[in-house]
Amino acid sequence: MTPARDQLLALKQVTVAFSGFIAVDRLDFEVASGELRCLIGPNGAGKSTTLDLICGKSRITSGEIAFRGAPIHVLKEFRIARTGIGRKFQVPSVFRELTVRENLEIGCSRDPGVWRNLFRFTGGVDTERLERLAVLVGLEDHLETQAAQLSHGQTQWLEIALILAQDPALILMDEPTAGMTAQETNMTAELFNRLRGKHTLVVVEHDMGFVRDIAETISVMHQGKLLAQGTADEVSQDAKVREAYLGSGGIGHA
Ligand SMILES: Nc1ncnc2c1ncn2[C@@H]1O[C@H](COP(=O)(O)OP(=O)(O)OP(=O)(O)O)[C@@H](O)[C@H]1O
Repeated sequence: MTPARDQLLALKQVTVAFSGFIAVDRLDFEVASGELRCLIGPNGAGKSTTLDLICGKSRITSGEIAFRGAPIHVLKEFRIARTGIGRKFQVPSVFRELTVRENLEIGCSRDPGVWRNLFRFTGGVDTERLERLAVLVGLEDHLETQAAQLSHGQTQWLEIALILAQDPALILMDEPTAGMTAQETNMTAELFNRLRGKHTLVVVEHDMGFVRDIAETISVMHQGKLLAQGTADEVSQDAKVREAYLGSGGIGHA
């Protein structure tokens, strides 16, 4: 029997109302350390808002968000980031005029931990670590390429590398495969499978093929609530989930 993993993130009865509209409604959501959790649901289910609440971009109306057992919903956004939560938004925020290497140099030197302390007097970054990150995301042959010249998929991978450079305990990703070609999506699934166990990830995604390729547990949201949770087969056969997706082409077209 595999031992139970430590709980890293716990949302308890989390609610957020925007001018009276309840976008997230008494949500209970827990993620264990090392998990790769997918969060799916029809449009407007509250998925992105949930990520916003975890990273402090939006404030909860009621409930509690605990990270490593300590409440974080009371903290400012930059302090939540410092506790070890990284967020990848849908629109990449790489420095387009700089090369991949220069972007990674900045990403690695932003590291608030041991690396900055080791290198702050030399102003340098750990080249080996930088190159390992480039290999991990498949950009090792593009280190001298200007970020503006990268394909959409490569730009997303650079952004993921910049988040990994910070080595956050928890990484939140919002639709990482949006706009990617089928090949780029497959490569992103391979990347996520390489991250499995080394990082804890919560991935909001519409592409069910991708979700099937990477997910251990899938959480399904609908109308701000947690509707179902389980394996890809379990949730796609769940009557409540099927009903929630009616009118949006079914769960396969989530
Ligand atoms: N700042 C806000 N003010 C008012 N309403 C908001 C705000 N943010 C989100 N909403 C509403 O909350 C609901 C949930 O939005 P959210 O973006 O979290 O859904 P989602 O599940 O991520 O949807 P999608 O898959 O379409 O991105 C939507 O009806 C949205 O219009």
